[in-house]
Amino acid sequence: IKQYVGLRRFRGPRGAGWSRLWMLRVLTSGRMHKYFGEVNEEYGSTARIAPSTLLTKDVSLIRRMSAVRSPYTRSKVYEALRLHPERDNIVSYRDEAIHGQLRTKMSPGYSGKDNPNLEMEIEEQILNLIALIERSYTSDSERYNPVDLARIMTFFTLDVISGIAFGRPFGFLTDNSDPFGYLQNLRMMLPAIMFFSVYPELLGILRLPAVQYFFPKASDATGVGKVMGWAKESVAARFGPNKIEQKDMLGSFLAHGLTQEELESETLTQITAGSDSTSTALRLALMHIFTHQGPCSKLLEELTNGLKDGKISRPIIRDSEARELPYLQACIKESLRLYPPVTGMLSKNVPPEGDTIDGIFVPGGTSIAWNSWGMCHEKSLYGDDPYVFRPERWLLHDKASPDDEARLQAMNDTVWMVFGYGRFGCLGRPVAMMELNKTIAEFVLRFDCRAGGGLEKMWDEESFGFFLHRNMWMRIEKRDDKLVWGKDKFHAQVE
Ligand code: HEM
Repeated sequence: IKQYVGLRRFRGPRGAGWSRLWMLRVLTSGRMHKYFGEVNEEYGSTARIAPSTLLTKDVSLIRRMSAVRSPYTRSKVYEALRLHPERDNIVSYRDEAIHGQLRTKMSPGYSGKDNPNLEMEIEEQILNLIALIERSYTSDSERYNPVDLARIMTFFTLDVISGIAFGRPFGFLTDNSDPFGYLQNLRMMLPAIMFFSVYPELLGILRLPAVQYFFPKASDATGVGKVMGWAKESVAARFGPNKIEQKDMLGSFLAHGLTQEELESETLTQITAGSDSTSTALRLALMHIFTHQGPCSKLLEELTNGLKDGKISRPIIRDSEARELPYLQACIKESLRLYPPVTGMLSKNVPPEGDTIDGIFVPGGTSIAWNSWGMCHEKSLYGDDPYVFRPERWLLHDKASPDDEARLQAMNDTVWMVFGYGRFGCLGRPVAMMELNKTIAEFVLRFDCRAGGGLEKMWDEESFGFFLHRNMWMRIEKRDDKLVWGKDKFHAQVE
């Protein structure tokens, strides 16, 4: 009753003020992003979704909670993100001091400052992706040979992230298979994480020896256990008398004082934090670009002009060059906005003294969850068509007024919040943006693609904090080599 009364002035779905069952149903439904969107649409930008949990799409509140000196703290739901059976990681620590120290130690490795080969490692995997498509998945007037974009983009991001995290990629792209059973494992793990986000007090059960027996282990032949084994081996190679010394991400973490155990846990976290999120962003960006003829032609024109003017390197565009292409950047932002890859909840706790939100006092300890879907489809910011893929909304027209400029600035500030904000913001953003910039540009330059599935739906989708997509069929034709290489192919290769 005390909990109910504390937040009674916030509106929300029926029953949500008395029990967590509404939240459980939504988080395990596979459609949490849609339900979250509807709740804040119907009950206001901050609404109640459980006895002591609010859900918000209010950008200023989200900023306030995650700001560097904010008194808000991570809620118990973060504990459900602990992947390693024995150790916490940067995503799951709730102690602000430990979390802050880890961030300081790990930032140089993530930013690429200590890792001069980061861009080259991503390029290597882009070339592997192109080779896989050319080898196995091109169609022409006589041959229909579609590819599940969701599957190969996950292979791609897993190879990129394992390459940069461990110094040795898993090799999913070269094998064109998932020998780890990773995708199937993820499908099982994500709903479980959602369950424990609703009932975090049950997490203690997972520490019981009888339950730990069923947990992934480094000796497993498949799934997350196999990734743990891969992490353990790769980290062990950096210690002992014959240790490998390398200037890469692991090398950077080691140089900044992470212990062997911390490295094992952090590299495992990197795989889950960095693969599905970026894969979602990539597959949806490509699907939206190729299924919208106007934007696709404009982007191709920008890229081919760039090639003609010598502003795009071969065989793969540089990240710095891609960042200078306004239409490419507009397509990426529009796609991140339309489908923010992380769908919540990442709740933060109100400080003990309480806070006032929308003029209502909120007691200390209340959890406030993040509604990224609502935040990115806010009509008052993005206009009346927030569910339409329209990259033009990111470009100022010739007669733009100061108001238009201010709105564009607010849109820009908001869209980057899909990566979180402030002291909880994503450390992998530079890596993710490099993958997006380079891969989308090369894909559009090299391939002519269309949606390749049936007419009824373009893909199957579920969301449990991250998105799971399947059957995202795409028909791919190779473009003329001259277009891909700019000037003369031979000349460009020699250069
Ligand atoms: C488009 C791709 C990505 C998106 C949308 C994304 C989004 C996010 C979000 C929303 C958070 C949590 C914010 C919070 O707790 O409030 C986060 C944290 C994090 N992400 Fe990403 N991420 C992406 C790619 C990556 C990549 C590629 C990596 C690794 C190379 C990565 C590593 C991390 C890490 C380590 C954290 C934890 C930071 C901390 O706790 O201080 N992410 N990300």
